[in-house]
Amino acid sequence: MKRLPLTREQVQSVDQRAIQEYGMLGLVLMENAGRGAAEVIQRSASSGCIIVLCGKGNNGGDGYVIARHLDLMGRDVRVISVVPTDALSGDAAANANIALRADLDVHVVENQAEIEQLVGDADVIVDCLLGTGATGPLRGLYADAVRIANRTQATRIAIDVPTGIDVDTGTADLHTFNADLTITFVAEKIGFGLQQASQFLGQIELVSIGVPRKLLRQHGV
Ligand SMILES: NC(=O)C1=CN([C@@H]2O[C@H](COP(=O)(O)OP(=O)(O)OC[C@H]3O[C@@H](n4cnc5c(N)ncnc54)[C@H](OP(=O)(O)O)[C@@H]3O)[C@@H](O)[C@H]2O)[C@@H](O)CC1
Ligand SMILES: [K+]
Repeated sequence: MKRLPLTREQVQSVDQRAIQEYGMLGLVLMENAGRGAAEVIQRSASSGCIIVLCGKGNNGGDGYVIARHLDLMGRDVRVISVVPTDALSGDAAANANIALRADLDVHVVENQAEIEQLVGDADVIVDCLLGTGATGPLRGLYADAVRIANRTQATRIAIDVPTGIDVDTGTADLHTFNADLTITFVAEKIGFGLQQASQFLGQIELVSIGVPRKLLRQHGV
């Protein structure tokens, strides 16, 4: 069944209603999202060194879950955070802390030279920089990380939305993550079908975060 695409407001409403009306925990939704994405990554890019680029919000939080599951699958995984991990909050902070306590290979970068060095000759780059909470042009190290990732020969995988794409209008930032594969949660975003977005998405894979079918139906999904 083809699911209808959602706006930013609709997708945020699905998450919020799952938490507030159905009593699902945000951490569980993030675990479902990250684990589902890790399984798709393992299937689509089954060998080589994986870099996970993480930002400040819940998209970054997904990145720490993805890294933990890929590590459990025996993959060589390195996380690069473009913000200090103590700037994270809520579920994203919880998953960053799990990764740190578990001695996953997490690096906080302060400049573009550090990103270049750590990305090195990665085989796979996973974009967990920004998701549905992104607004305006990419700032600071977010833009640098995207620019550096796009210059590599690695397979590029975007989580939920390629960083730089506006999920509602489909417009692409000057620096937009150029994905070979976009793993998106709940449903495609309305901007995916519009304007410049399509050239940055690559193949699209949908991953369920476990919210009940009744709630999805209420949003036309
Ligand atoms: N329970 C749920 O909801 C679930 C959500 N899930 C996941 O969460 C994602 C949405 O998470 P989110 O809302 O935290 O937004 P997200 O894009 O990660 O970060 C926004 C932050 O980044 C910053 N920032 C914004 N624009 C910027 C720019 N141009 N350039 C630089 N920085 C910028 C800004 O911080 P500021 O710098 O303003 O302090 C802002 O606070 C969603 O896509 C999905 O992947 C799944 O886990 C399933 C459960
Ligand atoms: K992303």
